[in-house]
Amino acid sequence: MIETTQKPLDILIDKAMKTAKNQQIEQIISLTEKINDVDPFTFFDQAKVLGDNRFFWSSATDDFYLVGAGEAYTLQANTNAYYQIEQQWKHVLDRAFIHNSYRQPGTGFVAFGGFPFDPTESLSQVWDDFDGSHFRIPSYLLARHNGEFFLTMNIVVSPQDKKADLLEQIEQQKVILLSNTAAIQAQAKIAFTEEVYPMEWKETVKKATEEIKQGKAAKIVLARAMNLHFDSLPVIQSVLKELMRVQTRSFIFAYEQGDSCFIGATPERLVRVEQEQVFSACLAGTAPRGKTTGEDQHIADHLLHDRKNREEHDYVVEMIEHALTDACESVYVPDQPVIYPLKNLQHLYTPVTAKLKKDYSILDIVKNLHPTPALGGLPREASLSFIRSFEALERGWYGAPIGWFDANQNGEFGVAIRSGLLKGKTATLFAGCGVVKDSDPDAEYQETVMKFAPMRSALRGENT
Ligand SMILES: C=C(O[C@H]1C=CC=C(C(=O)O)[C@@H]1O)C(=O)O
Ligand SMILES: [Mg+2]
Repeated sequence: MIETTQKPLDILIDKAMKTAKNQQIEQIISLTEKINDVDPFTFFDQAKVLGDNRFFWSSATDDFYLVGAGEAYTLQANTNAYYQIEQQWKHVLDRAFIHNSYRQPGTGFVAFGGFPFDPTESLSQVWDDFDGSHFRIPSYLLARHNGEFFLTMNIVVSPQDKKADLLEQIEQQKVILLSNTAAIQAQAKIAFTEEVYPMEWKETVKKATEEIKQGKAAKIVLARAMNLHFDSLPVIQSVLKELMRVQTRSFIFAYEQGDSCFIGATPERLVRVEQEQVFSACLAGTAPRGKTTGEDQHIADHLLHDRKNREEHDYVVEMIEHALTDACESVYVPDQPVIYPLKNLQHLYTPVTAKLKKDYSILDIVKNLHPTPALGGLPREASLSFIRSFEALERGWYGAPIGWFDANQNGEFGVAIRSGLLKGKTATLFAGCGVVKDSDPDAEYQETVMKFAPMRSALRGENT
């Protein structure tokens, strides 16, 4: 056995430098280390030194989160996005010099990002920093998995680089990111709140019910927006911390692009893949929580049997079961939904399991599932056409897949609802409702009020 005292980082840099010089082209190295406990919110805050390109993700079901700092490599597409992103990923994965001795899903070489709700939507207003589909392989990735912490360094090595400089730069950046000390920053205050066209939105809901009664569609999901204006810039890590504390059964996410940050706490999993195991979920149908256990139970029982909510839900189940069959086998869907309780509302929920077919990937599933009738409607084209014609907002990344995938066929995507776009001193929040033939515009409006609440409270620093 040849003993070597060279550290993995030195070995990777040496190899990458040699190739970079030979081929006169940049190379990328990726090294994962197990590290001591790190506060994710401090890491997120410190990550500012590497640019306005941070991200955050925490699982709704596991002790797992990701925090990204800096950008080593970007996957980007405007058209044919699922295919393009997959191709770009394969390309960088084939060429990267990777050292990761830990097999935990989500550690190591990971891309995080999202797709727009509707790639044909032209974005001119709030979403101008979020044009198209975008995934980021961060310069540094903090992953926490079942109480263990991992740091992955993804470093670009160019033909001109000097090893000593690279090592010094990495050392300095690691010290900052892992410092575990952060200045306490006061949270911004909401100066005023502005609902965007609430009356017109109710009219659109009414119009949708009429089209549904005429048989043009079975279900159409309609969203509306609310703008919050702050007295100073909101402190993103404090909002994340608040969401993590209160929305314990949701995926917490943030994706920063320049001055804008898309942030939210969604209870809706689109799909999770662990090797060949696939998990999806149908989440549609909503009611408030009760003030007492008795009232809560009563509302839950009513929700489980309510015709209108069951109709909203059953369309989603039907579609997801069908859409999974392309990339999966052994699709299992329980007969009846159960209740998925959140802090201030409860949903009808049907979990779905399946097995990934050989040669398929998580992006194949995402492509087939999005948008489910929980966000688009049924039939897909008829509902999207109504949304495009009559919904008075730009959805951007709202209601679209957001998540990650790694180099070992693991990944997870949520549906980016209960979310908002922070831009300077303004936040634009989004909330939508599944409209079916028996929808009442006032009741749907009240449902959106409940759906805005988690983000409004977190932005106010309140426990609701
Ligand atoms: C469109 C949203 O929620 C969807 C997910 C769960 C329940 C829904 C509902 O009951 O209408 C919606 O389909 C949103 O929160 O913006
Ligand atoms: Mg609903």
